Amino acid sequence: MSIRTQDLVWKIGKKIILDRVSFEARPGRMLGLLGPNGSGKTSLLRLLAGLKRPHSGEITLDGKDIGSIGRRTIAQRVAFVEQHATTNANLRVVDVVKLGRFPHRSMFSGWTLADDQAVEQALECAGMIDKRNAPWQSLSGGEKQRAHIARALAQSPKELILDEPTNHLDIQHQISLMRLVADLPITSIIALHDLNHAAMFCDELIVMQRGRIVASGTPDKVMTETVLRDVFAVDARVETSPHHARPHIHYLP
Ligand SMILES: Nc1ncnc2c1ncn2[C@@H]1O[C@H](COP(=O)(O)OP(=O)(O)OP(=O)(O)O)[C@@H](O)[C@H]1O
Repeated sequence: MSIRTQDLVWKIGKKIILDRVSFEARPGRMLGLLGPNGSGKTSLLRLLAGLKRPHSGEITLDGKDIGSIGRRTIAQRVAFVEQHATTNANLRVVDVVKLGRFPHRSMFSGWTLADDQAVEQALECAGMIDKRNAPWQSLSGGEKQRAHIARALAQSPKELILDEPTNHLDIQHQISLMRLVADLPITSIIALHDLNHAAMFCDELIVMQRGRIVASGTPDKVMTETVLRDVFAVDARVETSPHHARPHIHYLP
């Protein structure tokens, strides 16, 4: 067990945004969070990262209620890349990535070799070594996105939470990011709009609609023509790809 939720309810005013959401993200697995606009993906991820408290229900990390775990401890193990992550100007890429080490440092500990190694490895993984000294403002949208991911990796998290991390990336970087996350030995939860990428790389999928989980399981169980029609309102045919043996969606014109 890594992250688990039970009957999670979250509201804004009287409006129910998340309605009795229960699921389990298993250790080392990549869980894709799918759903149309406004279905509650970002809200759920923010709760999982400890940024919001549920109105009722429970979120546990390795069996422990997240509400009883200190913020610093959560930051040491859960890394979150938000959809519209922003960063202050006047920093170099490497400085932004170094911020990922912050939860692991105490007032008395200096910068260590282990910190340096984590930063270098994160830059390498995110394909940002060449840009390590570039000023933040000189980066393209996709490069900023990759630098945020490097910062999250530098955090050496046990759980990595990503909200639509591929949305600014060109196709090569979309695929390499999905492959990178799939190959990480840690638990990841990733909100995505590209259903084919989700089916291709994720171990398990959750589909949300109006704040509820309406389907969950392995991609071959979840990615059905019925789900595509009823939840995403598209006509499509789904076949098992002869190239990668995962479901592949053909959208119909
Ligand atoms: N600050 C807010 N005030 C009022 N309603 C909000 C607020 N934030 C989110 N909502 C509502 O909560 C619901 C879920 O939004 P959320 O951003 O979690 O969805 P999402 O699935 O991530 O959407 P998208 O795919 O568009 O990013 C939506 O109906 C949205 O309008």
